[in-house]
Amino acid sequence: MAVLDGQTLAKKIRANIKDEIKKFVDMGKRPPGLAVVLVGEDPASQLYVSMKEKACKQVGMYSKKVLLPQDISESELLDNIHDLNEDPNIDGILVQLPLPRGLNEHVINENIKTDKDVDGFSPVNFGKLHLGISGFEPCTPKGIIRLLKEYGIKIEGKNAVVVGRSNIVGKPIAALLLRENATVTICHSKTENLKDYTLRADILVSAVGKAHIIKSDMIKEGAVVVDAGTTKVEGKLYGDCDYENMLAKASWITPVPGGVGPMTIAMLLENTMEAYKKHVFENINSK
Ligand SMILES: NC(=O)C1=CN([C@@H]2O[C@H](COP(=O)(O)OP(=O)(O)OC[C@H]3O[C@@H](n4cnc5c(N)ncnc54)[C@H](OP(=O)(O)O)[C@@H]3O)[C@@H](O)[C@H]2O)C=CC1
Ligand SMILES: Nc1nc(=O)c2c([nH]1)NC[C@@H]1CN(c3ccc(C(=O)N[C@@H](CCC(=O)O)C(=O)O)cc3)C=[N+]21
Repeated sequence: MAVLDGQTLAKKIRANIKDEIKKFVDMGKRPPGLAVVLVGEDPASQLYVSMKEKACKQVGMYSKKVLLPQDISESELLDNIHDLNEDPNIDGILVQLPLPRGLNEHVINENIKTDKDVDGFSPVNFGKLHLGISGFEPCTPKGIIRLLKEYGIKIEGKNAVVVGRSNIVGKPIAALLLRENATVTICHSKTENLKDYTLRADILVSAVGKAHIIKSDMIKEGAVVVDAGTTKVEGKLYGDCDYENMLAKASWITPVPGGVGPMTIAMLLENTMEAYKKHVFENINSK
């Protein structure tokens, strides 16, 4: 077995972005800007948002945190999004999910300008992903593919099994694995006999959010295991996969923490850089 070290790769990517930003700022350009919108006071979301803010600062990006009350109306939230759409110092907008009950994330994502949608959740970018047209790719799936490629893991022709079908991870990672010519199966809570599927996986991607739901007897000898799940139980962070007991069986495996999570944040910075370059050098500002 060997570890897919997302922490180290993410550090390398962040260092490159930092150098690039310094070059642009030395040329007299403004720094790239990311706005992170947090509605309500969910502690897990607060932690993620502060991690994103810290990552921005560390590479020299401008980061704008927009904190809004739990009981905000949809139209007030949309007013905030529209202001950010028009803000010339903002290249990327991320609305932290999940949103409080009563707010429809689809309506919100629809209103983020396509060229600032660094999460890749707006209908245009999500559609482009499935059509095979270049656009912003969701950060977690993009990070997973980058990590597999960094370690020279072949995707083409492999049986890839994705557990979870959310719009954040499951669906878009399935689309990206398909684009890389894997044979893709998507499992979810209504899948019967999950183990029958996971046992066939050459590449297993799990994004469920239930601690150690995937046990070592559910994977094939030599499988590549990518664990996107993060669940906190009494302050300790668990992945979906029983990492310790899988180590001997998997050929490659991502740890939690230190695997997929840091790659997500690195890809968020990378997507923001991409947006910035379009805004500053190509003057592209779509609706
Ligand atoms: N590391 C990172 O960067 C990121 C980590 N995450 C983590 O990934 C996990 C999943 O997040 P997210 O995709 O947003 O979560 P969701 O809750 O939106 O989706 C969970 C998925 O798991 C499926 N599921 C639930 N129970 C089972 C089961 N017993 N067997 C098989 N499938 C099941 C659900 O099926 P159904 O559709 O039928 O309900 C659903 O599709 C969380 O732990 C989250 O914290 C998320 C984003 C980024
Ligand atoms: N609009 C939106 N975009 C997101 O990308 C998004 C979101 N909403 N909502 C929630 C999920 C979750 N998510 C994580 C990002 C980083 C880590 C991460 O870096 N985790 C560390 C551990 C952190 C800890 O100690 O808790 C690690 O795995 O090493 C985890 C989870 C992004 N998400």
